[in-house]
Amino acid sequence: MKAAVIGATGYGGIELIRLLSNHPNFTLHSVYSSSKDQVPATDDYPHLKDICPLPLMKIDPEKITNECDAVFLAVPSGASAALSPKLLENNTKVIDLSGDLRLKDPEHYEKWYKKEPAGPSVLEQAVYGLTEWNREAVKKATLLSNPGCYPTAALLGLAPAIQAEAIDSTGIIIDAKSGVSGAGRGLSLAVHFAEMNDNFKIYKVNQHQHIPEIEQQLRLWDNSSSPITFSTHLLPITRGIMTTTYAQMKQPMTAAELHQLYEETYQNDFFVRVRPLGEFPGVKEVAGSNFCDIGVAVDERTNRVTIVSVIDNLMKGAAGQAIQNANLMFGFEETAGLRGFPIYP
Ligand SMILES: NC(=O)C1=CN([C@@H]2O[C@H](COP(=O)(O)OP(=O)(O)OC[C@H]3O[C@@H](n4cnc5c(N)ncnc54)[C@H](OP(=O)(O)O)[C@@H]3O)[C@@H](O)[C@H]2O)C=CC1
Ligand SMILES: CC(=O)N[C@@H](CCC(=O)OP(=O)(O)O)C(=O)O
Repeated sequence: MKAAVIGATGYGGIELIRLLSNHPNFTLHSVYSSSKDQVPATDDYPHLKDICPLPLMKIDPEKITNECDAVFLAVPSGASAALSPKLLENNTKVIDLSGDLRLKDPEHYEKWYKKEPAGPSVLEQAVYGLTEWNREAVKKATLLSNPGCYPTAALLGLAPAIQAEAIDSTGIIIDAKSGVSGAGRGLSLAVHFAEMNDNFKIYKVNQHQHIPEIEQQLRLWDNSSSPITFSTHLLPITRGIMTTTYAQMKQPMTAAELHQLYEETYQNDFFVRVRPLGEFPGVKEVAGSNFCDIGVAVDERTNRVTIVSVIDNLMKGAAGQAIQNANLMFGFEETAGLRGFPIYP
């Protein structure tokens, strides 16, 4: 199958190039940019020498849909909403990594992203690709909305406890931290070396655009769930996300019972690894891989659970999960092209 990457000069785009260049069923056919035309991809990224000999090309939806079976959109929010309807021609399947198609309610999108929402038919058609929890719909999707990086970590961590009604879906607190590649390649003061290195900062307090995405999914699992508290912090590392979630138990449960629930829930999911009871994952232990590693604990004094979830933001949080979804959309093995193990140390 021929695949195209739009937004190939960004961090999500080059991670897609890395994965597609080594995929048994997809061939990387072409790469696109809104700012460059007929420029070798290696000009920006010398590490792609002999891996991606393709030139960057101007985005031409008609040409792309005539030539390709799959299109990956790794462009900023706002750009995807306009591009995705034009790409759904000639049986082309579209996988969008941005936040544009995730929120079903356009008013929520306007409020949190402060941009014009996508049209209603596109929003209706888009399937939310939290793969482990939406496999059957993903297999039938032609337009796939890839989850946000933080929501992927937080929701995979919360899902077993919420679905089993083990925790109260009101008063959930998610404390999240991300490496700087989560902000993309664009330059800003926040990711300036002297501001970020040797530092640790909270940002977008109670205003993060992933809040409504997490709440939307929690409501689908438990329609009595109430607003969450979600805090994001910038870590002075390149890749990695950790979410630490706190929730009140509905009835007393031992740590062993909670742990067993997690192990049983994810026993057939290759990319979700539940750590042994009493152990917790670090971000380095999933770096470069599509794994989400989870550790759980129970505090019998407060009756609260602690759920720790780690991913690589560019892999399970973006390009890796996008390939996992595309594999299902095209009937390939779910793990195809994604068997690369973490890079450690
Ligand atoms: N980084 C991460 O960890 C994650 C990112 N995402 C989402 O994935 C998408 C890509 O993120 P990321 O790669 O990090 O971002 P980058 O800023 O690194 O790259 C964005 C890309 O989009 C292109 N672009 C910019 N403006 C436009 C436009 N108006 N139309 C078309 N293309 C445009 C840019 O290059 P050019 O100007 O050459 O076209 C560039 O290739 C974003 O929506 C992001 O929110 C989701 C999960 C995690
Ligand atoms: C570290 C960092 O800045 N991360 C970004 C992640 C943005 C992102 O991926 O945006 P969408 O999923 O909404 O497209 C942020 O917190 O805004």
